Amino acid sequence: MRPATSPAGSDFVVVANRLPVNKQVTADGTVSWTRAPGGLVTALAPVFDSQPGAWVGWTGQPDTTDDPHVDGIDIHAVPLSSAEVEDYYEGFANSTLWPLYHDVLVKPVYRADWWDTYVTVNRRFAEAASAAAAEGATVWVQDYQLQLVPAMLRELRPDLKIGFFLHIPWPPLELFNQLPWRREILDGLLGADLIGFHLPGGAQNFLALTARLTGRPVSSAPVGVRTDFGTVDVDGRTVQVGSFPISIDSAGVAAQADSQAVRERAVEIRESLGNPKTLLLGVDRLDYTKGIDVRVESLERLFASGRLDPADTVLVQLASPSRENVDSYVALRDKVERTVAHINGTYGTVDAPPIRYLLQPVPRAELLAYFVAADVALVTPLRDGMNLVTKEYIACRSDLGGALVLSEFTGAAMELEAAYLMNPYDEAATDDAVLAAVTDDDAERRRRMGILRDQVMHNDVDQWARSFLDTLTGK
Ligand SMILES: Nc1ncnc2c1ncn2[C@@H]1O[C@H](COP(=O)(O)OP(=O)(O)O)[C@@H](O)[C@H]1O
Ligand SMILES: O=P(O)(O)OC[C@H]1O[C@H](O[C@H]2O[C@H](CO)[C@@H](O)[C@H](O)[C@H]2O)[C@H](O)[C@@H](O)[C@@H]1O
Repeated sequence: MRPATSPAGSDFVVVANRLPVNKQVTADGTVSWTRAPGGLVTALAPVFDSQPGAWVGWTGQPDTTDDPHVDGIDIHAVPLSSAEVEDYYEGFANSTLWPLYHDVLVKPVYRADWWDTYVTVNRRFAEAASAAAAEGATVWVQDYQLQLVPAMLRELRPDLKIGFFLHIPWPPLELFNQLPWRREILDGLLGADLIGFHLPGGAQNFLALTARLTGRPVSSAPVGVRTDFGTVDVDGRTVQVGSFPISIDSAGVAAQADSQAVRERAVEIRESLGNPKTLLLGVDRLDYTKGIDVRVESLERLFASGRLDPADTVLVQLASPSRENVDSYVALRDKVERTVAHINGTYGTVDAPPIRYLLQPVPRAELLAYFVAADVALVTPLRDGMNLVTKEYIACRSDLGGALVLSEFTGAAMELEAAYLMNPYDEAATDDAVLAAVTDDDAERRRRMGILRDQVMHNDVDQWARSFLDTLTGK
C-alpha cells in the first residue's frame, strides 16, 4: 500500500545503492560533494539528461540525513547507520556477493547477521522507492546490492512497472549454489517485470538457475543482445529476461576529449613524463577484480626479458580508492604498492621511475587528457561485468591513435573483438598482447581503433537505457 506521506511522486525512478554524488568530509569537518565512483554512476547520470525523474540512493557516508542537490534529478537519500554500512555494504554486498559473482576471486564470507541487515536495508530502499514513485511509474532498480527490492516493491506498489539491471556478472550455477540465501535472492529478483544483464550468457545462466532452483517454467530459446528475450512464468505473471550491454555517453566524452584544453593538457602530460616512446595507462577502482597486478607483473617480465625498455616506457596507473574497510581490498593495495615499488626500484632511476601510481580519483577533464595522451590502455581484469574505462578510452581517440589491450574476462570483450584481447591467467599470452599493442605498426593500430570506435560511438548509453526501458514499458 502507498505510504500516506507520499507526494505525487515521479514517473521515472532509479533506485541504486549509490547516489550520483559522494559526500566527502575532511578532518576539519569541511563537507564537499564529488561525483560518486564507478561505472554505474557514469552510465546512469546521462540517462536523466533526456528523462526527468528521481534517484533513490545512499550518500556514501554513514549516519547522515543529508539530502544533496543534483541539477535535474529529484534526489531521495536513504540513510544508513555505521553498523548497516559494515554489515550490508562492506559485508553482504562486498564480502559475500561481489566475490561470489566475480568467480570467487577471493573467498566469499557467508554470515547470517549480514544477510539480516541486507534484508532490512533492501526494505528501506523499497519503501523509499515506493514513496518517490507516482501512480503507474516506471522504477528501475540497479545492481547486486538491491536484489530483494523488486519483490518488496511489488508488494508495496503493484501498480508500478519494475525493472532490474545487474551491473556485474551473473555467476554459473555451481557458484551461485553456494549462497545459503539463493532462493530468497531469486524470489527477490523475480518481483521485477524485466531483469537485465550485460551479456546473453548471464541471462541464460539466470534462466537455467531459476528453472532448477524454483521449478518455475522458463523459456528455452537463446537470449540475444537487446532482442529475443527469455521469460519466467511467476504464478501467471511473465517476467522478461534480457541482455543489454551498457555503454557511455560516447558523443559527450568524445566532444570533451576533442576540446583544445584537453588536447593541450595531453601534450603537457607527455612532456611532464619526459616524452617517453611508449605511454601505457591503467585506470581503475582499486579492486582485485581489475587485474592491476596482472598488468604490472607483465610489465616486469617484459622489462626483465629485455622485450621492453624501461628507459623509454612509462606506465601511469590511476587508481581510485574503493571499499577501503574490506580486508581483501587492503590486501590488494599492499600487493600493488609493493610490486610498483619493486619495479621502480629495480628498473627505474631516481628521476625516472617507469611506473607512476596515483591513489586518488582524478577530475574528469584530467582523466580524458590521460586517455588522449596514452599510446596503449591496459584493461586486464580477471572478471568484470562490463568495464566502461575501455569505452571511455576508445571514445577519446578520434585521432584513431592508441591501442587497447583488453581482457577476455570483461563484458566489453564480447563487443570489442578488434582490441588486443588477452587471457589474464596466461602470462605468456598477456605479455605478447601488451608487446603487440606497443610494437604493431601505425596502420594496424589505426585499423583496430577504427573498428572499436565505430562500435562505441554507435552503441552508446542512450541506446542502452532506451532499449531497456522500451522493453520494460512495452514500447
Ligand atoms: N582513478 C580514477 N579517477 C577518476 N575516475 C575513475 C578512476 N578510476 C575509474 N574511474 C571512473 O570510474 C568508472 C569505472 O567504471 P567501470 O570501468 O565500469 O568499472 P567499475 O564500475 O567496476 O568501477 C569510469 O567512468 C572511470 O572513468
Ligand atoms: O559503489 P562502489 O562500491 O564504490 O563501486 C562502484 C561501482 O562498481 C561496480 O560497477 C559495475 O558497473 C559498471 C557499469 O555497469 C560495469 O562496467 C562494471 O563492470 C561493474 O563493476 C558496481 O557494480 C556498482 O554498483 C558500483 O557503484
